[in-house]
Amino acid sequence: MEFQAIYETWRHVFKLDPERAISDEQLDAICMSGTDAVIVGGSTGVTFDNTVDLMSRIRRYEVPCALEVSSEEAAVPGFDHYFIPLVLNTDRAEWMAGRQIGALRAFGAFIPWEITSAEGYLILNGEAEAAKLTGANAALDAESVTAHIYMADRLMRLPIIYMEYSGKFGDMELVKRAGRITAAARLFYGGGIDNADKARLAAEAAHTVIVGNAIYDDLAAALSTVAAVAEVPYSGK
Ligand SMILES: CC(C)=CCC/C(C)=C/CC/C(C)=C/CC/C(C)=C/CC/C(C)=C/CC/C(C)=C/CC/C(C)=C/COP(=O)(O)OP(=O)(O)O
Ligand SMILES: O=P(O)(O)OC[C@@H](O)CO
Ligand SMILES: [Mg+2]
Repeated sequence: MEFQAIYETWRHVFKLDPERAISDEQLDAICMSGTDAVIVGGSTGVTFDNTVDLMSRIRRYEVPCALEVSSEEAAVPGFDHYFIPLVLNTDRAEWMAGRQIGALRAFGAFIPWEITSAEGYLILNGEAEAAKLTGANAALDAESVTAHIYMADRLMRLPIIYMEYSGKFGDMELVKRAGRITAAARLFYGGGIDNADKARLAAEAAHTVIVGNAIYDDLAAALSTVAAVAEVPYSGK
C-alpha cells in the first residue's frame, strides 16, 4: 500500500501564530471547529517557549497539529508533522537552502523524516512580513509563476507548493493555473481569507486552504470558513 502523508487529505487548516495571544475560549473554538488541522507558524517572533506553550494548549484536543518551522531555535518535538519552508522566489539563497542547511547540521540525526516535509513557498504579496524578511520577488507574472511551479513540482519534486499571499486575498486565476500544471505536489493556498465566500473560491483553486489572520481579527468569520471549504470540491486533480 502506498504511504499517505497526514496532510494529503487536509482541505481546511487554521494557522496559529505563537507570537500572537489567543484566549482559551478562542482556541477551543478553533480546535473544535471541524478544521482538518492546525498549523503552528509565523514569520517573526517565533521562539521555543511560545511554540511549546501553544503546542501544549492545542494538545488538549484531538485535532492534528503540525509545526511550520521558521527558525532553528523553534524546532520543538511533539508535533504530528513538520513543514520546512523553502522560499522559491527570492535571490537570497539563505531562505531557500541556507538557514535550512544550518538547522539540518544541528538536528539531522533527530529529524523524524517520515513526518517531515518541505514546502516550496511562492510569496506573492510583497507587503507580507515573510516577503520583506526574505526579499521575495512577489510581482511574478503568470509565466514566471508557471516556471516556479515547474521547478518545484517537476524538477525539485517537492511534495507541497504553498502559494502565500499572507494578509491579502490572492489571484485565484493564478492559483488555479498553478493547480492545472502541478503534477504531484499538493497545492496549499493561504492569504486574506476572512469570510466564507473567499474560502469557497480558494477551495476551488487549491487542495488545501489555510486561514490565519482572520482568527485574530474576526473569529466568527474565520470559523465560517470551515463549512464553506467543505461545500466546494477542488477544481483541479
Ligand atoms: C526532535 C525534534 C527537535 C524535532 C524537530 C526536528 C525538525 C523537524 C527540525 C527542523 C529542522 C529544519 C530543517 C528547520 C528549518 C529552519 C529554518 C531556518 C527554516 C527557514 C524557514 C523560512 C524560509 C522562513 C522565512 C519566513 C517564512 C516563509 C515563514 C513561513 C510561515 C509564514 C509565511 C507565516 C506567515 O507569517 P505571519 O507572521 O503570520 O505573516 P503576516 O504578518 O504577513 O500575517
Ligand atoms: O494570515 P492569512 O492572510 O490568512 O494567511 C494565512 C497563511 O497563509 C499565512 O502564512
Ligand atoms: Mg499572520
